[in-house]
Amino acid sequence: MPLGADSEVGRLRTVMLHRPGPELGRLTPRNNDSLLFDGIPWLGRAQEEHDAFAQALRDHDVEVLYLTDLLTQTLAIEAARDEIIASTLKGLFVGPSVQALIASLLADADPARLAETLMAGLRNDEIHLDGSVAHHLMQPEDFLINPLPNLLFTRDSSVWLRDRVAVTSLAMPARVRETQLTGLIYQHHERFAGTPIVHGPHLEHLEGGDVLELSPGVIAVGIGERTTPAGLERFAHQVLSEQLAHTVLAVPIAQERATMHLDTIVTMVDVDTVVIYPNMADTLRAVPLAWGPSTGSGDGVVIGTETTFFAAAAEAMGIETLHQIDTGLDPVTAEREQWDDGNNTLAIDARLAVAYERNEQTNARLEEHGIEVIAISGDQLGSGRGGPRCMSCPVDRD
Ligand SMILES: NC(=[NH2+])NCCC[C@H](N)C(=O)O
Repeated sequence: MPLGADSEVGRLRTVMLHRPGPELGRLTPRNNDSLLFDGIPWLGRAQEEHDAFAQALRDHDVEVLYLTDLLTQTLAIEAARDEIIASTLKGLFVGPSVQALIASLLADADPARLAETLMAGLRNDEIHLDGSVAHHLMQPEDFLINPLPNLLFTRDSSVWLRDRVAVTSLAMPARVRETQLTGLIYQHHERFAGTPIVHGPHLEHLEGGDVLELSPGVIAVGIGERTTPAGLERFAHQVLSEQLAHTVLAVPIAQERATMHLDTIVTMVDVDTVVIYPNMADTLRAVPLAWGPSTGSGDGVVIGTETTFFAAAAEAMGIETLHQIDTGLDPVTAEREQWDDGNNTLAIDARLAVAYERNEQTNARLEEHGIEVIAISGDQLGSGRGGPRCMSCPVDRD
């Protein structure tokens, strides 16, 4: 059976997660902002919370694939090793002596060790190199290879679209290397053999957190801090021309940290229902894009009439109304719970969603509307500003 997904709420069969590891231990009060964390997570507790998240999924018959396992297995393949070592070295600006040492460290590492170094990075005090100017003058804690603490958010670095996978192009410098790893896995790991890859890290910015598969054939894409208009254009052209979707909805969102991705504002909990941040629900707009005769020669992306997000979504999905459940009851609770990823739910099936337990008001409203909530603890995980949806890449859904 081929893998793939074309909705947010089809029964989830297989998901890729990343259990947080030593890369989280690299965060300090001086680097956490640039590494996109709002605090310094307690690694052991974050792992416990993550294990409970994974177990909740397994308890519902979801197969959990770990990125670390997939990467380690991939790195046993000679061609994959050579490729990732070359691309990693290309992105390093550490001077020739350190560069040469790192090249040999990576070449000598076994797959598990290499995977760890690629994910957790390498600090200057972890190498020994006599006579190297750069090594001598750099601070002990300076990174020679940057750590990737945001690997935790597997949603952003790849997106399955039917039986294909889009390897994305991440906007923030701290995350750029993540797609070298996901791209490598999809290209070489036997589990994904033959899966066509769309988009790519070398193209305009597009992040998975901005991509919502509202229903088979309808994809909403947030444009804001991460996904750019150019990234959306490239993506829309690809998915529409290849008939992976009949409508792409371009949804502008504020370019702020609180709303970095569309899935921080809205996620789906049923085939016709979303949980959404009420402070923005009324103002959210959408521009429908479809494939058809274009102004140039032949067919191309045709820009439809901008309208509200809800009207555009219902029309494209062929339903009367896209129902709305609000985050919180009053604007302040809504703002607090939106910040803590109350909107960022992961549907295992229609009306069955994983959510952070701390968002009590939102979860109560979900339950009132007949959505079964699997509440997980995310006190440490949440310090990276991401919830269950961000922390999961559905690989296979019915
Ligand atoms: N799909 C998401 N909302 N992902 C959240 C990613 C959070 C991560 N710290 C970042 O800033 O990139």
